[in-house]
Amino acid sequence: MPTDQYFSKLPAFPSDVPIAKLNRLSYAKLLTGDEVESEALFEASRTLGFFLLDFSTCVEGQNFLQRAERMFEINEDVNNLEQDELMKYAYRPPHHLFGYKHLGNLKIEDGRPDRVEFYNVGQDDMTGVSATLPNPPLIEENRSDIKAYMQQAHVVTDLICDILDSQLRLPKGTLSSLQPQGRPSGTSLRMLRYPPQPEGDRRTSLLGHTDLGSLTILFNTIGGLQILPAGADAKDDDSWVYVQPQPNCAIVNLGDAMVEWSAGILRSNLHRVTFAPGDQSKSIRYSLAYLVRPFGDAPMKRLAGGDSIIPPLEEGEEDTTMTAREWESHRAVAIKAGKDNARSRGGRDIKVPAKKAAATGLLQAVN
Ligand SMILES: O=C(O)CCC(=O)C(=O)O
Ligand SMILES: [Fe+2]
Repeated sequence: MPTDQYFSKLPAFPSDVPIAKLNRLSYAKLLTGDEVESEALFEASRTLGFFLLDFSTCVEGQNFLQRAERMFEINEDVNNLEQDELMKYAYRPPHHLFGYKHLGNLKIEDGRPDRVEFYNVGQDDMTGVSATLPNPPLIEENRSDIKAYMQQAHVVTDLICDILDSQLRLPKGTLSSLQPQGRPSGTSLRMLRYPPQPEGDRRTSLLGHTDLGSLTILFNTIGGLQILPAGADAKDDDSWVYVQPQPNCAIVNLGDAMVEWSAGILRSNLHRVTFAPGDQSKSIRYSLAYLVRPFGDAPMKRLAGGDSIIPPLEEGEEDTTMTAREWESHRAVAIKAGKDNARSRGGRDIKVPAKKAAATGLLQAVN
């Protein structure tokens, strides 16, 4: 429940931990095509790959917050089902990524088991694009609410895609056509639960990673999410900075597909989850992630050409020939084996030929 009311029931986020400075963008302004806000979205997507999106100042946004609130209730209920019941729906990576992931199923950076459990609800399952998957009755009973949430979250990601199209000078609809809700994909709504960690035995809960897909709409109420600033050393624990959850705001981040499609202009930033800071460490941490993946057969290569500012292949550069489905399986195998060499990617300087720069108002970046 990401509203003010919900936050007021939780212990406050402490004021003495390092926090990331995320740009806070207004959904209402983006909806009306505000140019300054759209440019700020592009800037955040290039430099950090993370931003906050405030839903509080328009009816559509408030409606989305209410739906997210309902998803938090379902999250609590589903993750509090008996372990035996949940294990009937266990996910089986790398090929089957929907269903329940039990605590400790994946490794953290030092090879020890993770401290997160989650239930991954498949979008295709909820919208009828695929055959229905086995789910606990609780999920089945809430099918229409979950579907409505996914549909509205998708409207949000489509808007972000349209803005990025325009900023990258791609034909309108390019990015959203690579992830339409009507085509089979690995898109899911992930309901995560992190039990409090015992004092004196605390560690990373969810391994540092980049998201495999294109966009993630994440709601946090309790701290624990951390990102690695550009150029910092992932192995140095002090490098990581907290993302402070904000009432009425989602945390939006870009995934690997955006980096591949934009030839490295957009950024997919390393992030992880650790124990909640300060007084929050005693609370169970629930989190809700709508993880958009491209349609399974979508190519993961650059969208250069036409008027776009995406640079063409240079000598010595190579695009991947993998489809989105292959990319997801490949990374899921590596993650399961603790061999995923995750690092932030993208955020390269924009070089715009003089003619295009004049037409687009973009300045040529000087290296
Ligand atoms: O729980 C969180 O805050 C982050 C989860 C996350 O990064 C993911 O599921 O990819
Ligand atoms: Fe993530």
